[in-house]
Amino acid sequence: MQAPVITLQKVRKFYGSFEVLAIDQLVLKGGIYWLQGQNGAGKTTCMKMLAGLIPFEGEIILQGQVSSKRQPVRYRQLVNYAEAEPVYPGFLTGKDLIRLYNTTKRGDTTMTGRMATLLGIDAFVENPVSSYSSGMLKKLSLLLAFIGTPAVILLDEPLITIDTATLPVLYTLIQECYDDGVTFCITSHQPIPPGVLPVTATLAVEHKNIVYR
Ligand SMILES: Nc1ncnc2c1ncn2[C@@H]1O[C@H](COP(=O)(O)OP(=O)(O)OP(=O)(O)O)[C@@H](O)[C@H]1O
Repeated sequence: MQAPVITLQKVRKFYGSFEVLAIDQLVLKGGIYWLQGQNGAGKTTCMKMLAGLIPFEGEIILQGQVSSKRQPVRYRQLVNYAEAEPVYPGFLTGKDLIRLYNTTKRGDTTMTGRMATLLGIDAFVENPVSSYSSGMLKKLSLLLAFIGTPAVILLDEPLITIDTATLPVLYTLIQECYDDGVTFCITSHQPIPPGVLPVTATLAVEHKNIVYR
């Protein structure tokens, strides 16, 4: 039987006294998961917890053994995350950020160069990100999420703001990484694009829980 890639155990997330998520157990084997839910349901909160960026009660385990609480550094090395609305220090160029991620995530510069060309980032990679449009910033953040050898890539609303010509490129990058064994969690208000990705399951964030659909 395939080992679980992501396991949530007794996870609860509060903002102050407001409980956003209460997930007794969620076990995800390798795959591509489409995470849906109403505005304010808790999708981004869930992504940030999975990325190891915000505190929460309970435990998240990767590959059956790497604990978000007990091995936080190893855990974060295994997860890449692209925010829905990425923000970077404005004085840095795209090239600076790609170099930084390649160093910290042990990325392959040939591969990132190829992705930059495919995504059309080459044209503005030397410019400071303060000059980027929202779509340019989104493309850069998506590229950064593919750097290194993560076990899990979290993409929060990857389909918004990028132009339609870039969507097939994104789907190809996801497919290639999935073929290499990477698990994806993708939040989107859009329906699953028909026929382009082998989506394993749709997950719904509802009533503070995450359930298979
Ligand atoms: N930093 C925060 N402090 C307090 N409350 C927060 C914070 N971030 C999110 N929330 C609240 O947590 C709930 C879940 O927010 P979250 O952003 O995770 O929802 P979402 O499902 O991603 O929504 P959307 O589809 O609108 O992006 C909302 O009620 C929101 O107001």
